[in-house]
This record gives sequence, C-alpha cells and structure tokens, in this order.
Amino acid sequence: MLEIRGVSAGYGRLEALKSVDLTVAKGEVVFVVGPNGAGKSTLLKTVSGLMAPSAGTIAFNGETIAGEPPERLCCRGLALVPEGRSIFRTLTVEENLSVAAMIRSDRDAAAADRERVLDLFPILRSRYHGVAGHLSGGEQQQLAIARAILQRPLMMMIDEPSLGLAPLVIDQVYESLRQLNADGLTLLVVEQSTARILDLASRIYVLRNGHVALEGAACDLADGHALEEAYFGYGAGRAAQA
Ligand SMILES: Nc1ncnc2c1ncn2[C@@H]1O[C@H](COP(=O)(O)OP(=O)(O)OP(=O)(O)O)[C@@H](O)[C@H]1O
Repeated sequence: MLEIRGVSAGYGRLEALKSVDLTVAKGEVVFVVGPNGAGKSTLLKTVSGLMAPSAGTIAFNGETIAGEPPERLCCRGLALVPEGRSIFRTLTVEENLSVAAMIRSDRDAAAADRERVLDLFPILRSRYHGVAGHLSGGEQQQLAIARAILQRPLMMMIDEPSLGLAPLVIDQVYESLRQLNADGLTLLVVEQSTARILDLASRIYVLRNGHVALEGAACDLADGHALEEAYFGYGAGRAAQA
C-alpha cells in the first residue's frame, strides 16, 4: 500500500532522513520507533505531504505521491494524526467531528461512521457537547483518531499516540487501534518507546539518525536483543532489509 524508496528529507542543511526504504502492506500495523531526533516525525510529515523529499520516491496504492499536498493525499485515503493531536481546542467534540467529515459528500455513510467512532470511543459520546480543550490527554488522542477515521482513510499514520498518556489510557488507545486494524484499516504508527508495540505490530522499523537501523517482523524481534541494540545503537543490530 505504501512504498518508500531512498527517501531523504531535511530542514535547510540538516538531513533528517537519509535514503530511507520502508513499505507497508495492506492490513499491516507497521511501527517506526527510535530515539529523540531520529527522524520519525519527519518521515510522517514527508509521506503526508507536509514536507517535500529531497530525494527518493513515495508511492501509495501504486501511484507516486511524493510532493503532493496533504489535502490531495487525504482524498486518496491517507490520514495523519500528527504529534500534539491537532484538534480544535475551542470547538466542541461534535464540532471537531463535523469539521473532519466536511470533505465527505456521502452524508449517510459519514453519519454512520460518526456513530461508529462514538461506539469505539464512548467517552467522546459522553463529552459530545463539551469543549475539546477540556478533554484529558487520552480523550484528546481519541478525538484526534476519531477525526482521522471520519476521513475514511485506507491507511492511517499516527505520530506518538502514547505521548504523555498514563499506562491505562495507552492500553485503551492501543485497543482502539487493534479494533480499527481488525476492521481493515492499515496503520503506520510512530512511537518513541518500544515498550508496548510488540503485541500490536506486524513489522517494526528502528530509525536512528535518519537511517533505518533495523527492520523485521514483530514475531522475530520479540525475543533477543536486536531491537534494543538497534534502538540504542550498540551492537551490530541486523542489517536493514531493503
Ligand atoms: N522544523 C524543524 N527545523 C529544523 N530542524 C528540525 C525541525 N524539525 C525537526 N528538526 C530536526 O530534524 C531531526 C529529526 O527530527 P524529528 O522531529 O523528525 O525526530 P523524531 O524522531 O520525531 O524525534 P522526537 O521523538 O523527539 O519527536 C532532529 O535533528 C530535529 O532537531
């Protein structure tokens, strides 16, 4: 579904991504993990059209998308939940969901999807008329994911869904991601910590200093130290599979 080949991107003279190869197949949950400054957010910004790559190719569903603006990618079925959640804090939950669904012309299906996200995140139903800025961090994360679902994506990219959340709330957010994936949504998730990803991940990429330091199936990385070694940059890790 997503094929990234030799992608580099950066800020002025700083090259934050250095010839990155990454793929996501339909139905997969692919995690990209790495320490601070590894280039994880830059990767999502580049795929979602917020930044243009300086080299390489990006294809989504077999079509080249590198350099396309975010609004066009959104219509192609690529949704981003950015770091910091990007909700309208002064609007109510209902208004946040309405704005997210504005790109939809299929009103009945959009209304059905709204019911579905309210079933998936019951707390949003109980806070439906409340101001989004008054929600807790976990509730805001759920609202941000709900907004992305209303765009009817084929693939959702999420930047650090567990950032700043209590362990119990992270469990809830991860459970909702598991349900969305079981319903057919393909996921590309960035996390700084590897702590909780193994149960949900199909495959994992470790990014360090803008390079892919390791790539492998979650079941192969669950035991042993390869993941830890690649993350912290000690030991050889396993060579990245192109
Ligand atoms: N707007 C920017 N202007 C200049 N440099 C930036 C900018 N955003 C990120 N960088 C730099 O690019 C590199 C990669 O940053 P990026 O945010 O992609 O890393 P990250 O892996 O997402 O880190 P974190 O987990 O801390 O969010 C870092 O060296 C960072 O300082």
